[in-house]
Amino acid sequence: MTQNAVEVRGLRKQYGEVTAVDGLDLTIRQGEVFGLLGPNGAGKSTTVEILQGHRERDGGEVSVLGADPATAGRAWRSRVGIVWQDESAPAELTVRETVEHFARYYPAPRDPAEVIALVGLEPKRDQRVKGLSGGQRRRLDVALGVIGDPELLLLDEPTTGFDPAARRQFWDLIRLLAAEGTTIVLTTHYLEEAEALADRLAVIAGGRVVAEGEPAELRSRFGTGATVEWTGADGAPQSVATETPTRTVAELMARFEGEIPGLKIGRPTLEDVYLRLTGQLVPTTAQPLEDAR
Ligand SMILES: Nc1ncnc2c1ncn2[C@@H]1O[C@H](COP(=O)(O)OP(=O)(O)OP(=O)(O)O)[C@@H](O)[C@H]1O
Repeated sequence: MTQNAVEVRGLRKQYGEVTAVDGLDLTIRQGEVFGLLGPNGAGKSTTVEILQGHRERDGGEVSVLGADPATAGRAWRSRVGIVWQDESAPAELTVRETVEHFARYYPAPRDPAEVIALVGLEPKRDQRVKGLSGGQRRRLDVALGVIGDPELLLLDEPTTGFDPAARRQFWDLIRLLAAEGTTIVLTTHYLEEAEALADRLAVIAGGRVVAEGEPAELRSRFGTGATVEWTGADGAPQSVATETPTRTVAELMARFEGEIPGLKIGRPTLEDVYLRLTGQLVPTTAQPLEDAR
């Protein structure tokens, strides 16, 4: 039986009066890319810091690669890769020197040259860290996160501040690591990032998981229904939100005695689902069909 990479039950963390994590449950399987998605202050970073063993919890049970991060030792640490938010690499060293330096901390590191190539920094190998762009810095951070050949890689908002091209390149890098079998947990504000990368994701709001599953599954579980739009007899646009769009269209066909002008059927996006789950949904303007003539 394969063990789950991460098991969290009833996790709680309080900062003074603020409840940052409030009974959070998570199961992350080995080899999957798992996204933690949620608005500002939802408790994502606190959760990841607890998984890393860098923050103490106030309650609940946490198992990461079979050990409790609060008490796990050095051998466990070398199995977990962390991509730090702050700049940890010494600015005066070159890319190659930095990666080689960090490799010495691990019992069985990957080959530094191979890791530099993996993150796409081969052309910058002999450049000093201080001369790298923001996106290149982040790639170096990932190189340092994977140099120890971790089984699990934890990334907190890895692409914040990236331009769209850099973000896409970064996604390719994450996919490459995932294809090698690394379990990856990343937090993100970007829905398209979660949808592009994550095998499964948890939506976190108010320190709890409000939904968990595959992106498509969440969309169909929580985003049922559709919006039917058409042009009314007076030329004004009309729309209704409905759980039964086929029936709505049939009714409209009968009413228009054939072709429905300007017919459009919209299904909810993952963004709609996310906004609803995190309580940020803007009320829909759609009205019941009876009123929308
Ligand atoms: N060191 C701290 N001291 C006091 N309060 C904190 C601390 N760290 C986080 N908090 C609070 O705990 C709550 C959860 O914060 P956390 O950083 O875990 O959320 P997040 O989901 O990562 O948010 P963001 O997306 O903005 O990074 C917030 O209300 C935050 O203000």
